[in-house]
Amino acid sequence: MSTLVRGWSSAALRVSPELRQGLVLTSVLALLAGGGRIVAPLTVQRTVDAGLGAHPVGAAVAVGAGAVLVAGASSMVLNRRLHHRVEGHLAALRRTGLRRVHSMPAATVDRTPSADLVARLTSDVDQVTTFLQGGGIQFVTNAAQLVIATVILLVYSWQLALPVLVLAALLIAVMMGMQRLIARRYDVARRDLSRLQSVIAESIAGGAVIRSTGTEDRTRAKLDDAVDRARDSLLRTLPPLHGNTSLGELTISAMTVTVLLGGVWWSLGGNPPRLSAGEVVAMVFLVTFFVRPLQFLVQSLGEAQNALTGWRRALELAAAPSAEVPGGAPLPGGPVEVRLRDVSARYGDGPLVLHDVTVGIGAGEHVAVVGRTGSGKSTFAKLLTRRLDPAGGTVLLGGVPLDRLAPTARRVVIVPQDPFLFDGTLAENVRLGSPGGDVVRILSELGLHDWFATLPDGLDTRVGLRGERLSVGERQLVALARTALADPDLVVYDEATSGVDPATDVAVQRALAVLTRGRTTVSIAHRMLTAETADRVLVFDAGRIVQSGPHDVLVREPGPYAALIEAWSHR
Ligand SMILES: Nc1ncnc2c1ncn2[C@@H]1O[C@H](COP(=O)(O)OP(=O)(O)OP(=O)(O)O)[C@@H](O)[C@H]1O
Repeated sequence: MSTLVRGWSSAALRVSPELRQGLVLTSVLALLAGGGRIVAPLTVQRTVDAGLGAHPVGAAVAVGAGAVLVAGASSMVLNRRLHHRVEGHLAALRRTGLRRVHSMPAATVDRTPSADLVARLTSDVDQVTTFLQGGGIQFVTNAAQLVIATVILLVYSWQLALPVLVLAALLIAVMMGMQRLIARRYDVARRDLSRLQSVIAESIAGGAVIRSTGTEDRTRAKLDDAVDRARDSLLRTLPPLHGNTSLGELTISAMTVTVLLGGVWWSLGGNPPRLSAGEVVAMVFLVTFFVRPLQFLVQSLGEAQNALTGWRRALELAAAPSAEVPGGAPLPGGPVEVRLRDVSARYGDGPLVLHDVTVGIGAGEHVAVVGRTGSGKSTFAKLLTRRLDPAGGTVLLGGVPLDRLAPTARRVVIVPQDPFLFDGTLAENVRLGSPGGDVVRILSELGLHDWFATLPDGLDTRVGLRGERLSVGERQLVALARTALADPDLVVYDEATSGVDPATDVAVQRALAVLTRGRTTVSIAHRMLTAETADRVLVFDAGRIVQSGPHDVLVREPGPYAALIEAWSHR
């Protein structure tokens, strides 16, 4: 448990090193806020023991009143300070987490549902704020108050304080055991809630497909199942929570009764009385001051646990390993040479989907990768762009093994089948990775200037959310222009399988021919023209490269490539 907490705190300090600053002032404020309140019972004791007369207790009442004022002011300053610190930390946590999402290995991002990443940066962090605003921030004052009350109780009468402390120790021991159970159940609950978010997001994003395929019932069943699971796992956190609350209340009542009855009995048992009437009354008050923080702890255990789970999930994301290789070698300049030696690949624990792939792609070469569906083309592309780590063998870019390579952003670029566009204008999307880039020049070079000029607002045409106002082919044109402007040294181009009309296809082919000039290109080809224009064709079948050579040669050999060309020509 303590190693776990130490791990969390060091992760938190890495995110927000400023949390370390001003700890002494925070502790002093907490002691003043907690201790100031405790002066009140001492004043009561003086007043009762002085026979409730006004004159002798004037000074004690004045000290008591002053202490209460100091406690109030310290508590106000402390709460403000803690709120600022914690909210600053949560903001840093969100920023670091988001940066980590962008720097973590692409393979990890691909494996994690995006709703889970979103939840860790939004609702999970919100849980901490909700807890703090619900009174959680007073935890520090309460803890100080608990310590001071314990000391004063012991000074008044350790014999009376002892049963109170034993009861408190028992309560804490039971609560810690229960807390572990609650933590496990909250963990499951948050995972189920995160899964529910994924299912909801998927069913909203895929709404059109669901309607057109008539799978509303199946989707609804999946959604119902996710809702039921989330509800059930949240309900499972309640019994131990309620158990803890009842146990806490019971122990607290037992403490008060023990001090009241025990105090009377103990003080009257001696001659002269062991405790004055004022001291017994003060001890009953002190028990209240001792008990209140415990009560708060018990009552807010659920929210505290929820907040802790949320905080931990956000911290996990902020501390997730980055793709950056410490001291990694930079990719040598110029077009990139690609080499794979005995490479195999699999997804998770599944079977191997690529076997013993050994191939070299020369610097500046344009290679088309072809094969039937499921033959391993995309997996090959994922290995080159680090969206998947090889299960065996070595992948080298520019002679450097991938696991020793520094980040290759901007040097190695993938043009996906359906590129992602941000809501904005065409020009903004083309200029995305190259803010000062000359969009008009690059479009002219790619032969796309006329095509862009035919659009209603030319380069200022807005593309809509995710580029929904453009067709798939048009989105690929924008992505090709974006890539050409970024001027990478290795391009992995995943050709769109459908949704491209003949005119756009011509524009795409023309732009691709320019883009491939002077840089290494790997095109996953679904059209004969793309394979024909490449320097070499790699034919994949069942996860192996079964043919390699120029189109003109392969097309004349009997084999899978000739069969593929035959199938394409009949489409
Ligand atoms: N994310 C994944 N998880 C598990 N298996 C996968 C995953 N992606 C692909 N596969 C499996 O790996 C094998 C190769 O798939 P891959 O996508 O590389 O083929 P492909 O040739 O690109 O097919 P297509 O032309 O249909 O895109 C297939 O058996 C496929 O089912």
